[in-house]
Order: sequence, then C-alpha cells, then structure tokens
Amino acid sequence: MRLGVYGGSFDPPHLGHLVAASDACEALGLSRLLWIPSAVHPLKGDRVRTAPQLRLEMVRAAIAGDERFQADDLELRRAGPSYTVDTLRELRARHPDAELFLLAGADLLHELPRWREPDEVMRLATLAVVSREGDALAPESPLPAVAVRVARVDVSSTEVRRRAAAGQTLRYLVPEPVRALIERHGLYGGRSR
Ligand SMILES: Nc1ncnc2c1ncn2[C@@H]1O[C@H](COP(=O)(O)OP(=O)(O)OP(=O)(O)O)[C@@H](O)[C@H]1O
Ligand SMILES: O=C(O)c1ccc[n+]([C@@H]2O[C@H](COP(=O)([O-])O)[C@@H](O)[C@H]2O)c1
Repeated sequence: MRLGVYGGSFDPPHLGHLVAASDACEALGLSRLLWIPSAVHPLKGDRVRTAPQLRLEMVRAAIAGDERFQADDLELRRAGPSYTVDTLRELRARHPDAELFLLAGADLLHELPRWREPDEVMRLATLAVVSREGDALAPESPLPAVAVRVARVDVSSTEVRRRAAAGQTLRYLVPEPVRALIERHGLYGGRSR
C-alpha cells in the first residue's frame, strides 16, 4: 500500500490543502492519505492557538466524504512536541508493509534540516514536495525527494485567520462545514460570515 502522510497545523484547513492533497494522491497513486494535525508544533510551539481537538474536528469536517482521506489523531495522543520522526515510526509499526510518502509544501524544504532526526525522516518515508504551478523551480536541494505538481490555490491559514479577524467572509476559501465551525466557535477573534 502507498500511504500518504500530510501533517500540519491546519489552523484552519483550507481549499489549498484540499487541492494539494487531492492532486498529490493522484500523482503518487496513493491508496490513502492521512491528515495529521500537530499537537505542539516543534518549531512554532504555542503560536498555534486553536485547541488541537478543534483543529482535528475542522480537518474531519474538511475531508468528510472523500474516501481517499482520513484524519488521524496520533500526534494529539502523544505528549510533547509533534516530531515527524516519531509519527513516521508509529505509522511504520502500524503498517509494516506500507510505502510511506511524506507530503510537504516547498516552503518546508529549507527548514527540514532543522527537524529532529532529518536523516531518519528521509529513511522512513519518501519526501513528496508539493510545488504549485507557477512556482519558481526549487533551488537545488541536497535532499532526495520527488516533486509533485499541484494546482495553485493561493490560500493560507494565515490569510483565513486574518479575514476572520476582520469580519470578512470565508466563503469559498474553506469548505462550508469548516466555515460553520469557525463561526460557531467564534474562532480567530472575529465574527466571520
Ligand atoms: N495553498 C496551499 N497549497 C498547497 N499546499 C499548502 C497550501 N497551504 C499550505 N500548504 C502546505 O500544507 C501543509 C500544512 O500547512 P499549514 O497547516 O501550516 O497551513 P498554512 O496555510 O501554511 O498555515 P499558516 O498560514 O498558518 O502558516 C504544509 O506542508 C504546507 O506547505
Ligand atoms: O519533526 C520536526 O522536528 C518538525 C519540525 C517542524 C515541522 N514539523 C512538521 O511539519 C508539518 C508541517 O508544519 P507546518 O509548519 O506547515 O504546520 C507538521 O506536521 C509539523 O509537525 C516537524
């Protein structure tokens, strides 16, 4: 089985994540893609404010109905920072025969050497670097990785949070059930519609 691993803060999940995940599934021929919200981000730490359980709930709402996608709370069940190497070890133990693909945006490529045990991360999984159409070609990377071309959807969680705080609509940037959760819980300090 070719198993994809998509980790992130997902604060909140948005259409950019969904299009990238869907295109990567097709391009890599994945049987399944696990969406894994981080509990404590190893580098951002407490800067991710929204409660992990709520981010998990938003991920579940975002991917509902797509049988290729599955949310996994394994990082939420672990204490301490959510190191990717620990996640991959756990998945390797759970699926000894699976080939693991770690999806990462091109923006993560330069910070990867600062991750915990980057060599082990690269041994446990094939790094699949998601780059969007129109991106400048990635600078020469010393890391072995496959490049996955995905459609460009220029949305970020930062932009969604900014709009929510400003009371602007989030329609068409996040899936409708995610928008409803943001509204219901009054997330990001605004009255988004
Ligand atoms: N619009 C997008 N298209 C494709 N991939 C994306 C997009 N936005 C984020 N990603 C990728 O999704 C993964 C998880 O990202 P994350 O949850 O931090 O979202 P983000 O939008 O980058 O958040 P923030 O704006 O808070 O930094 C990362 O690998 C990131 O590169
Ligand atoms: O393992 C590490 O040291 C490490 C350091 C930084 C980020 N990560 C993981 O990278 C994924 C994407 O992070 P981000 O910054 O896009 O939210 C997320 O699953 C993080 O837990 C992992």
